[in-house]
Amino acid sequence: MSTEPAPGAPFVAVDDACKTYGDGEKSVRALAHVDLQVPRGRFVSVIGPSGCGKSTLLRLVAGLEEPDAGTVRICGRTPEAARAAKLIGFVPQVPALLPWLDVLGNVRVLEKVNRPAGRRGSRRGLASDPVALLTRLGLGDVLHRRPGQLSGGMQQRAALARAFALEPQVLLMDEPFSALDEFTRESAQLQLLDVWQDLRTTVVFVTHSIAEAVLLSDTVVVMAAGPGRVAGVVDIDLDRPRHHGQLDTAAMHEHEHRVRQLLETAWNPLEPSGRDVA
Ligand SMILES: Nc1ncnc2c1ncn2[C@@H]1O[C@H](COP(=O)(O)OP(=O)(O)OP(=O)(O)O)[C@@H](O)[C@H]1O
Repeated sequence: MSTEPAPGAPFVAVDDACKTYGDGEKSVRALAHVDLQVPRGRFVSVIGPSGCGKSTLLRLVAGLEEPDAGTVRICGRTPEAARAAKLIGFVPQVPALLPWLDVLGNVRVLEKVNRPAGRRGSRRGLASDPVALLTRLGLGDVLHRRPGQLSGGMQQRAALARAFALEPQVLLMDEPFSALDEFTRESAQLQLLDVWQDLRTTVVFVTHSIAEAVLLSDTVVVMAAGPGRVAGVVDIDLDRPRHHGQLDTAAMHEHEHRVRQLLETAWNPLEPSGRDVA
């Protein structure tokens, strides 16, 4: 069966999704009428205050939870069907590498087990070459080290390599760089951009960092809490490929400013926030 959605259809389509945890007075409206559309090959970040439902949204897209109302489609399929067809990749906050395998083994072992039979042998360039992929992510010198011998930043980049090597149609990342120091984080972002520029995987990336969201993304979706909803969307029309030189430019700061303004509105419960506009 084809893994392609109808021509022009988004690879990720969340329509009017609602999710409430618990009942009665203690219930939490984690998501209220959230829409999110991610076209093929786009890099979309989701940012918002703690508790606004970013991870819940990612879990719905990953098929790890179901919405109470509304629909989620990945490449035109239910998340469950998309998961079964191995169309979805996930990079969590804490990298889950196999401790008894070296870095290269961690990329290769899951590639053997997890790649859907129909897509074996059909890989494109960088994704078909784990050594090249790991080298582009700055891990060329540590291919044979085990995870316990790596820094946190190296472990997270190995997890990224593994996720890209599986060539998912949609790659979900839940704050993958949040535990890294500023300098390590910046270089990991640039390496991620370098690999993404080649592979153009459709990405949904959750972050707390405005600068990170702007640097990486084509679109930044800003969420508000209480209930979790989309407060606004900012398109990032900075040139690609993105590079280090853009970090301190007026255009970059202008986009950051627009995201920050929306976030300030999202944090202020007295400000009205329109219905979801993703
Ligand atoms: N399994 C659960 N049971 C009950 N409440 C939950 C559950 N998961 C999330 N929540 C609540 O739903 C709301 C949204 O949580 P979620 O983790 O999606 O937010 P978030 O934006 O990712 O937060 P953070 O930035 O702090 O990670 C929060 O109020 C949270 O406490």
